[in-house]
Amino acid sequence: MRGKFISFEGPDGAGKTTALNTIVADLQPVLADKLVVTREPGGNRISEAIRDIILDRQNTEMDDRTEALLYAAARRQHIVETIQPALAQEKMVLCDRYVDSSVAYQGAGRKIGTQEVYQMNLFATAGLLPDLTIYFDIPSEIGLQRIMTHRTDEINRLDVEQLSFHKRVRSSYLEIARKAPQRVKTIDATKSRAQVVKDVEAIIVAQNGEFFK
Ligand SMILES: Nc1ncnc2c1ncn2[C@@H]1O[C@H](COP(=O)(O)OP(=O)(O)OP(=O)(O)O)[C@@H](O)[C@H]1O
Ligand SMILES: Cc1cn([C@H]2C[C@H](O)[C@@H](COP(=O)(O)O)O2)c(=O)[nH]c1=O
Repeated sequence: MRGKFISFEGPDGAGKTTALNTIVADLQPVLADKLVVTREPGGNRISEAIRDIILDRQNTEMDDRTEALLYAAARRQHIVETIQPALAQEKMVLCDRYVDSSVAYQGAGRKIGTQEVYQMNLFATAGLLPDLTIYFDIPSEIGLQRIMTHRTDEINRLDVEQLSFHKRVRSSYLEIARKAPQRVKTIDATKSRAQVVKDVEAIIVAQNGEFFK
């Protein structure tokens, strides 16, 4: 048996990281070293270095396909160093963003094409998809408002894209969720922080009974 791979997805400011922090605090006492928490782009030295390049607001000259390739390169290293070893040890991996982010942001947001970006990522992932994806759905205006109001110190190169970019990202996520209802579970991320955590934990526990015996 392999472990469980769970990704958290959503537009900027949807509240994934906030919810994930509480969920980890809740699950850690139960799962202990069976729980692995990580993020994309990042999760290891090489991928974090790529993250710094991609998200640096000074890198305004970066080509859209270069950006897509860098995300995929960071992903490959993350899979090899973190995700695959954890799954082989039958752990539960909670990952803040994965390949759906590339399809939504580079495929739809940058208009490279969702199929092209997905196909390009097949090389990076060798077909590894999450067992479960929690999609945090939120209107783009609300997500961006949250970021601008609370997180001015961490605003990155993608956060500052136009509203139309973020709307394409959200539409693409909704399309992904519509096409893969078995894998992708949508939660209403406009609810309170406590309710969002409750909704996400209910899905994780319902689908992973073997971890909570
Ligand atoms: N349910 C919520 N209601 C209101 N504000 C929230 C909620 N969840 C998170 N926030 C606030 O919104 C901001 C963005 O949250 P967070 O960083 O968790 O989003 P995110 O989905 O991880 O965004 P990004 O992908 O851009 O990093 C934070 O300031 C956070 O405190
Ligand atoms: C994995 C991945 C991410 N992005 C974007 C989405 C966000 O704007 C940033 C990451 O920042 P976060 O605070 O960690 O959410 O990168 C992307 O465009 N494509 C991807 O594949």
